[in-house]
Amino acid sequence: MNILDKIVLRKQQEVADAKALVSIKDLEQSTHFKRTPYSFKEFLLAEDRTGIIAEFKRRSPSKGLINGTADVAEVTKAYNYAGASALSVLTDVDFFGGKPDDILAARAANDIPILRKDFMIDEYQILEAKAWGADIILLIASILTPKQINDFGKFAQNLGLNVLLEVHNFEELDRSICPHLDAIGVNNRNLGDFTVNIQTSFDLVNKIPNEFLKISESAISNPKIISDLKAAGFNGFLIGENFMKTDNPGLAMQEFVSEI
Ligand SMILES: O=P(O)(O)OC[C@@H](O)[C@@H](O)c1c[nH]c2ccccc12
Repeated sequence: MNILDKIVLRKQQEVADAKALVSIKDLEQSTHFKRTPYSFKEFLLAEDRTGIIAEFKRRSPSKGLINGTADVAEVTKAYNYAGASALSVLTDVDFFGGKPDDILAARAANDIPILRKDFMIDEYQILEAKAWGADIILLIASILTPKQINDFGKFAQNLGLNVLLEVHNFEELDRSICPHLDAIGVNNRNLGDFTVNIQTSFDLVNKIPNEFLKISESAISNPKIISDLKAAGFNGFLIGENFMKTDNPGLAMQEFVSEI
């Protein structure tokens, strides 16, 4: 079984446990559930923002522990200050060391869009995202059927959430495109075996219809590559480890941005 299969298997249990603990009614009654989510597009294209979606990630299956001490409110505020267009916050518990409270803390500290970064396999998780104050959900093409992508995308958009579809190759892109998406992200990391290749972004960008925002995800560590990605047609750049592996992720982002 590859790592992605393991994550999805564990996720099914995590979701079942969460459902037993918190009812859909409870989620719908949370204060954040009533707020209107921010527009991902507006912040990605804003002149005074960098297009960077800055990620808070404590650990990952590929790298192990990345940062064991960073405070989510502090780091996300610093990302925001450094010009992030959006924040990405991992909520997967077992493989990425995240927790629901991380979204709540990031939400309380910031007024820019937040992506709930997780492996979405059930509508219940979309309701959680809304209840916790997230603005964007991620749908990973490699673990979902085209019908699930369409249905989850529609469900999320009906709640006012923005939808980011993640693909890793043309086949995934081709089968998964549907009207209920706002942005399409090309993951430069293969989630099955963790190999990274930024060329994946350049190879796929022109296959993404222009009606969608285009995001390049993962393994971005050189500020100089941002202008190439922009020139190729990308609107957004999802960066995690390059910032989180330092003692001061916010400062690392500031320095990165100054070199773009
Ligand atoms: O830390 P990096 O290499 O900058 O990558 C960030 C982000 O793209 C990566 O964390 C990611 C992309 N897609 C995912 C899906 C699930 C979990 C994590 C991810």
